[in-house]
Amino acid sequence: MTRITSWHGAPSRPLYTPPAGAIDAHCHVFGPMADFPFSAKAKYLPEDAGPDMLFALRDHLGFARNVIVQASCHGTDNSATLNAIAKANGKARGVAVVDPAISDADLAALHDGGIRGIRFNFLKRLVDDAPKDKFLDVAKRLPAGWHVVIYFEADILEELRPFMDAIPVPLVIDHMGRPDVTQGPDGVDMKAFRAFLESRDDIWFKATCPDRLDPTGDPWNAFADAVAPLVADYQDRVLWGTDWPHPNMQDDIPDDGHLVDMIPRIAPTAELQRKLLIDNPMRLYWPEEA
Ligand SMILES: O=C(O)c1cc(C(=O)O)oc(=O)c1
Repeated sequence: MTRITSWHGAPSRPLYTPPAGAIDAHCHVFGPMADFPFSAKAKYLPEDAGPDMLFALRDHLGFARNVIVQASCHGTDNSATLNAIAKANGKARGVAVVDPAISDADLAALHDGGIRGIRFNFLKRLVDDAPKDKFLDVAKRLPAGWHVVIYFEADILEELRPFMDAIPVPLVIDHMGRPDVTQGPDGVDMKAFRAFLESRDDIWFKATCPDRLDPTGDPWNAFADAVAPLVADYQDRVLWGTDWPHPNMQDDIPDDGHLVDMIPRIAPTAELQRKLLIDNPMRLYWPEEA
């Protein structure tokens, strides 16, 4: 496999200035490979995108903290994510991917390393298998205050419902479960996702990835139209993130400055922006300060 570069080499400085204390609540690190080799089961092999690069981007874009989500290319070895958190001087926390047979002691060690949730990935192009029964077992014995992050595509939302309904901790849905945003705010996918959000008041979501979800391209007008009403209606359970270093993006690599400029389009008021970028992610990841 050739190593790929999936991020912009010189992202613009955003026109929008995030409020002080803003959190990029969905990003990843890759390696560095010499210290943290990729999983033998990885479906893509990226160039190194380590903590120094992530923190430089954070500062460039005007953010204060990061939530680092274990990327599938690192499998269930969370050392690269833990290393980045350790280097952030308290300004990063994370979401791990674990072998469901993980011991309680190892879960506690992840907590000490700054992990506050685990991720279940159902994308066939990213993982070989996603055993719901085992996922449910581990979801039932997470450290106090943790949540489960789930990544799935819109066409399996209904199929996953019994499994997700049984998870006894808050759920955070990556990239809104990948709706077809070109259907608009009242399209089939958004309606199904809204019905799911209505089923429980502890389901959160990330209003992320216009670059992945909007085939009309930058400035991603279809994404803005479809997502702004969702943010307005569920403003206390929505998160935002860059998704840097944009795993797998090769053809239409997004300019991270432009991604930040999506924020005021989906969260037009200062109050909404504060909830999206500070209050909500603080409640999930730094509850002791929130
Ligand atoms: O759509 C993707 O390819 C993707 C991959 C990963 C990962 O490899 O972990 O994470 C994401 O948030 C999105």
